[in-house]
Amino acid sequence: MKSVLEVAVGAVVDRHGKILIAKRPDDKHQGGLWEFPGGKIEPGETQRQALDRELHEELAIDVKTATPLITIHHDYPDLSVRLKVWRIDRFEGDPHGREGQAVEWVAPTDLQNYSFPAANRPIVTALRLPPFYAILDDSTPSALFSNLKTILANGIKLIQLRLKKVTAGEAAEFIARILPLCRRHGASVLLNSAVSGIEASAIDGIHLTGKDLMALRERPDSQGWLAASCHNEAELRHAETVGVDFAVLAPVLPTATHPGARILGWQGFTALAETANIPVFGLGGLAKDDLARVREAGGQGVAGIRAFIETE
Ligand SMILES: Nc1nc2c([nH]c(=O)n2[C@H]2C[C@H](O)[C@@H](COP(=O)(O)OP(=O)(O)OP(=O)(O)O)O2)c(=O)[nH]1
Ligand SMILES: [Mg+2]
Repeated sequence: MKSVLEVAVGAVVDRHGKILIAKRPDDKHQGGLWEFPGGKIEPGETQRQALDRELHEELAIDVKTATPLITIHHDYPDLSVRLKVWRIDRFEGDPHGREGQAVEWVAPTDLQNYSFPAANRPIVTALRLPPFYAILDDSTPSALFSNLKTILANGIKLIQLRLKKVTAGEAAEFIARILPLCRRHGASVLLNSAVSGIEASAIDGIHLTGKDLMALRERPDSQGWLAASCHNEAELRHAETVGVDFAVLAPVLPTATHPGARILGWQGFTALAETANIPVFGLGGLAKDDLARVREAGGQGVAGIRAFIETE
């Protein structure tokens, strides 16, 4: 078996939400491309010790708070790497390229304009995604609009419209009504793939049901987010293969709406989320304050149907 290079990587975020990237020297592996600073874990070091040392060496900063963002396994033709990526929101010192490398502060939405090593695509996705993903369900159609308003009032920036009960006409009408409101709140809207007849350009992305995901052979070339519902390893691997941006993995815990469903539990969620090479939201029986636990388990954040419409 080929050995895997273990790497600690830091996405350093300033108080404006900009992220520091650095240019890799031309003569190094993946040279000339932009990177998030970091480097190889040395024998006897923990991930976190390696992160602190590398960012001190490369940027002259002391890391104060680091939160797990995502772990990426990538096979380059000449080398396999495992990048453990941390988000760093608190640090001391004035970061600069201590080894002479160029550095830039970039807004998350502008990261796509820079050339990174192939392994970095999901890291950029994870940095663009918010920590919460609300699923607006139409099981009670009369509550749709008030639930949406509660979700927006709770500060949620990513919303899936899971409209399975209302007619296509009602769905289209609802979407036309709420989109300007969502835009004003800076929230992106994804449409569940079970809803048909909506112009894709009107929304910010598609959320595939597990069944639609498995029927997909390649990523459709429509713009915007492509997300998918996954329940097991096979679905997650397929999501990665077809180029899905992020997944929702469920059910983590038992829920009132699906009594008796086979749950993953924290252990099952952790095992799958840690090996996923795309950001994974946990869904099922979770609340906003489960975020830290989801991140520790290797997840991106919390998805929920009821979690964001309950008044706090
Ligand atoms: N630091 C970093 N490495 C990355 C990124 N993406 C990516 O594929 N890599 C790969 C390139 C390298 O093969 C490996 C990291 O090695 P490195 O060159 O940063 O290691 P280092 O700082 O210890 O370098 P060195 O002084 O020992 O040469 O991971 C990224 O965003 N940041
Ligand atoms: Mg390095």
